[in-house]
Amino acid sequence: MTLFDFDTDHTKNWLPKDGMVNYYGKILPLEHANAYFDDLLKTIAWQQDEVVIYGKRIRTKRKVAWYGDRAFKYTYANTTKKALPWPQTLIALKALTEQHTKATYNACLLNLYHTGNEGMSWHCDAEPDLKKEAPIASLSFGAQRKFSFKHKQTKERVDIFLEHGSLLLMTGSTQTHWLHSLPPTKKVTSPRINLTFRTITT
Ligand SMILES: O=C(O)CCC(=O)C(=O)O
Ligand SMILES: [Fe+2]
Repeated sequence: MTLFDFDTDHTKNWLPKDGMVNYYGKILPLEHANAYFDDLLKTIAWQQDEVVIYGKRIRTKRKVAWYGDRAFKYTYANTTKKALPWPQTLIALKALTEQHTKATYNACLLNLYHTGNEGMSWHCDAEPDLKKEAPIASLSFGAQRKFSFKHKQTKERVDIFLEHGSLLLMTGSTQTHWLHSLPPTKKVTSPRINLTFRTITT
């Protein structure tokens, strides 16, 4: 329970089995969340994402950035990125996330979705560069969007709406057994920024 969202029980596991997803709700007051959104939009080194699908190099409309404790290389969707050093804003948001989740992180992937037309398709965050079963914490700013989980075998579905200034935590065997996605939606016309704090194996 936090000062800002009395209704959100972050100890609840949203998954029925094979992993754990906790939603902390809004962990920041509105004015702080607004200020972080503006700051991230301006100061992050946003770049169009490049993914290789069926051997074709494609530039996504969605923008990304990758930061870390060291110049970690991170490979996903057949492209490799090198982490930039933490700016002040991310140091603050990492500390806040670490306090709430009682875990530590050494890298962060940021995504900027300009409108509801942009999303992320089904995947799990289980690349070899990531420490196996380490927690992944997700901070969201801007437009509220639906975040979906799908069990790899049973295809069971769980949807969570990620609010402005909110925190979500994925732990245990979640990435082994569940996929997640950010479905595109015509209902949203404003931008959203998402930060996923992760642990790269060193
Ligand atoms: O934008 C989101 O909420 C999720 C992003 C995501 O799944 C990822 O970066 O791996
Ligand atoms: Fe992901």
